[in-house]
Amino acid sequence: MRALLAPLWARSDLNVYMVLSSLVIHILGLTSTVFVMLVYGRYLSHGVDSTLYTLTTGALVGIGVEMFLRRARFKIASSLCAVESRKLSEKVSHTLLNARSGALQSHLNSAADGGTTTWLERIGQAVSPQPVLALLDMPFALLLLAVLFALSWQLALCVLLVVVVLLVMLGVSAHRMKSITSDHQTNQSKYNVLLKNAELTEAVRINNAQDWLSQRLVNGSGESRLSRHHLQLQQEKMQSQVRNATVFMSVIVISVGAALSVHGELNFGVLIGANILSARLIMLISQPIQQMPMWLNAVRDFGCVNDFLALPEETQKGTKLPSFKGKVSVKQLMFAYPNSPLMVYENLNFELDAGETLTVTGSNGKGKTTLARLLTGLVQPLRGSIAIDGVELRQVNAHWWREQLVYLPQDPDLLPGTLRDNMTLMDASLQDAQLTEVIGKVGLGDWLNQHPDGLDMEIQMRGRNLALGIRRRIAFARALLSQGQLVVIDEPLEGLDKAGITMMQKVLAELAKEKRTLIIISQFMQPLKAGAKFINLDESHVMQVATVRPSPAPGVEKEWFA
Ligand SMILES: Nc1ncnc2c1ncn2[C@@H]1O[C@H](COP(=O)(O)OP(=O)(O)OP(=O)(O)O)[C@@H](O)[C@H]1O
Repeated sequence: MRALLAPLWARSDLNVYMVLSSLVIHILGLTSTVFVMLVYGRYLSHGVDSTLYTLTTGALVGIGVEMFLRRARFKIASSLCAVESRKLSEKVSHTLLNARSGALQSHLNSAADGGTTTWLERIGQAVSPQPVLALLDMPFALLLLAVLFALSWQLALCVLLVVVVLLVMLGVSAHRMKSITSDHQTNQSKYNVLLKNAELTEAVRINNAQDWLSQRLVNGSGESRLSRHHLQLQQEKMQSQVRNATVFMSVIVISVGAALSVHGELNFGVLIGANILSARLIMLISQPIQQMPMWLNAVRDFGCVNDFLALPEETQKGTKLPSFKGKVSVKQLMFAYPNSPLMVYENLNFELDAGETLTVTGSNGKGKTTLARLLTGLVQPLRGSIAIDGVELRQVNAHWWREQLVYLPQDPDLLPGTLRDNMTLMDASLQDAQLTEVIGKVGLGDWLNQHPDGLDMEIQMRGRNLALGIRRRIAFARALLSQGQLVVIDEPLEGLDKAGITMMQKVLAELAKEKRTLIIISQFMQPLKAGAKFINLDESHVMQVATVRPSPAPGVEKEWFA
């Protein structure tokens, strides 16, 4: 809750102003009550017109100043809320960009309720000027109550009674509203997931899944509509409780006040003034309570955001070795994905000297890609160690480590921006000539020349609108630019045509010749060259120890892609 009110105490100078201006606003809010009382007490009893002019002018000035102060206070609250919301978005962006990839992915996958965008949006609705000011105004109801007591303790007691009953009713309704809101959010998220599935246009059509999906969409939208309907009914119920209480209270105040007037215990002007005050008081109290479900959701969303912000970050402060020679050692490596009952490795061991080549093979799901992700530091081992040149990878600066890698993922993504942007992510000083050279090296020279925009071509849809072979070659070219000493290639042949395979073989052979350490991951591939180390992840039944052995036959470098 404190976090939700952060805008109010974000700046000590401004929050003093906010509280003081609120006090003045509520004192000025008494203008209409005082005006009515004075008009009745002075003008109506003596009939002097100038009194009426003076009172009217005074009331208008009071109301005008109140309006001005309200506007100024709203503007300040609005800018304070904007600052807080920007700070929070920046923290979330920082975590999105710097949290450990594995932890981040599993957190986002398990986020039942929409994820960061939805959390921020809902927090943004709660931490906005109107609800924050309504909360700030609430305690001033006590001021109005005190004034009411000063005017007439009998009327004040009546008002207090109605307010207590209203508070109880609104509390019960708000509690019910909370569960209705939560049901609605669940239904809405399920429906959104279904709509996302419907966006898999080709999969839907090719599998004739229209009827299957349409039925679910109808059900999902029905449930979502129904829960929204319940939500609206509950909102209307709370609003009508406030409306009815206001009318009811007015009737009680006027009845009791009239009785008191008849007995000469109350002036008629006071009666009308008290009526105005009590309506104002109900508004002050009911506004924040009606917003309670929104606050409760925002409190829960803040909890989600705080859990998210607590995700471990990649080590940016870790060691940067003066140079990386290329030695990699994996000992007793144990790994399972978070929330997964399956152990990918229990005890994986291998050692590579600088310039050595390791081929990793195994059937689907045996953990080949996972090994690449562990070596690149995208996920962390549960137990055991990965060391580079004798230093534990977990102690190494993540930024620096990525510069030591030439990593081609199995299914690479490109980022939004131009092709040039994508190629110069690691090193902005790279010149176009260097980019075109490496693009030529991966066999995309003609493709680039034929494109009217060349390096300025915009990459859209994470590069998914490009042919897989083209996307992988671009990603390979991008990786080669890092000049890293450790080369990790996940499924080098995937998506490549014959010329592409020849290119891949040639580039890998060159990298091997340059004494880079190579880890080639593939289901089908033979070892890159005779004598290269070789792990078959299928060979160990329980994944206890993956074997490392010399390649099966000499001279296979000529056949590795056959
Ligand atoms: N993000 C993830 N969360 C949970 N489990 C995962 C995740 N990624 C992979 N797995 C599981 O880890 C195991 C190893 O997956 P991995 O992708 O490393 O296998 P692979 O050998 O590369 O498979 P393929 O040959 O199909 O590419 C599989 O059981 C897979 O279901």
